[in-house]
Amino acid sequence: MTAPEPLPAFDNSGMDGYAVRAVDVATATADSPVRLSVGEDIPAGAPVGELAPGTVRRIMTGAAVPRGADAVVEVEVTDGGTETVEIRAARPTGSFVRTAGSDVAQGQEVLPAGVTLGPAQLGVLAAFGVREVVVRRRPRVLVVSTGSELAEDPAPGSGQIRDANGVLLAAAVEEAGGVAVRKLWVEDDVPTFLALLDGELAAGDIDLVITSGGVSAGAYEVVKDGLGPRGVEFVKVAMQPGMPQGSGLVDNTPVVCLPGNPVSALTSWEVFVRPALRRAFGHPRPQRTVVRATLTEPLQPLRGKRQLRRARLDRTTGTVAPWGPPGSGFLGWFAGADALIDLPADGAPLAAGDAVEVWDLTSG
Ligand SMILES: Nc1nc2c(c(=O)[nH]1)N[C@H]1C(S)=C(S)[C@@H](COP(=O)(O)OP(=O)(O)OC[C@H]3O[C@@H](n4cnc5c(N)ncnc54)[C@H](O)[C@@H]3O)O[C@H]1N2
Ligand code: MOO
Repeated sequence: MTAPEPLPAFDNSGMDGYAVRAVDVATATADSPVRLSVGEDIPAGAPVGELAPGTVRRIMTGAAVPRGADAVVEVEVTDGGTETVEIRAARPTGSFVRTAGSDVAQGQEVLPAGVTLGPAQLGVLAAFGVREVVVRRRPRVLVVSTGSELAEDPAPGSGQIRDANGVLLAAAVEEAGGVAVRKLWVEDDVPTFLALLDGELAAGDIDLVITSGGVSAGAYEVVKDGLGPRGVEFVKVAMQPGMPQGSGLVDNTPVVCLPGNPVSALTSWEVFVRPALRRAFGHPRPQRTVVRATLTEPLQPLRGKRQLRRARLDRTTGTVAPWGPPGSGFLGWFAGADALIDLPADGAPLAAGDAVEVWDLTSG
């Protein structure tokens, strides 16, 4: 978007005070003030007027500077008079005048293509009166939690748990810039799962499906058993957490099947889904910011597997502390972490003070 007009559109006052000719107050000091007669007030919103020679006019912040004035003297260095005013300081030409186009010149690029429309960007569009812009639609994501152990909050029965992944993945989608259209739960029953999925896809408003659970090696792997025959590929990735994964197309809609352990689901989201989703809708920064930081304690990289360890990053000291055990069941620990240490497979043992790559999970 290029500026259709200058911003500000007219010269206006940056202070409550008096519109003056700088030359008229050039000798003013506290000991030797200048007294001038005061013309009509200029409140904000008044049309551009004139400044009669040898006079000043009271002017409010944002009000149009009258023709003939070339500076504003703030009220604090005057006696605040309304008939005549004593001006106790000189103000050079241009003082407290926000000139037309001093923020954005007409024709200047304000918002480059691809920018995310946050509060400041939407505000600048409003300031220019631009009411319509071409945007990419936020991707619409269906989140499906699977597992017969999942129970309705608040009272899971014996052997049951609450659905953490549904909330976690829906929140992750929204944080990444997508829309979590619906969040569903389905038991470990293949016909039920497929009927639900096909019904949802028939609605035609889904850009991506994310499932969690049912992808590993158990006797009841609802996602793998249901979608494997439909052409979704299930693999083991040399990564911890997040080893079992699935992805493919179902009825031409991309489907990503994440492992059920909540830490595995969220880590897999970070590594595989979030960057791809953001790249797909043209986000200028699909990846998390990756920084080098020094370890506060020793770490042993895994044999044959890349590992992503939850961690806390100290941005002032540039240090990073592993946060909680490496296992994929420790969601409580993840909730206290703000970074992931990315440890390549088969690395040498790391000592405190060694540098590692860290994904900053607070980066936008
Ligand atoms: N014999 C093997 N067992 C497992 C393997 C393997 O290779 N061989 N892989 C392990 C790894 S690694 C992972 S990760 C998990 C992945 O299992 P699934 O994706 O099939 O997930 P589930 O079995 O359904 O659940 C795993 C775990 O997560 C809990 N869960 C599931 N969904 C939710 C939810 N929505 N909210 C909260 N918690 C959830 C579930 O209760 C299980 O505790 O498999 C290992 N096993
Ligand atoms: O891959 Mo699993 O995620 O380690 O627990």
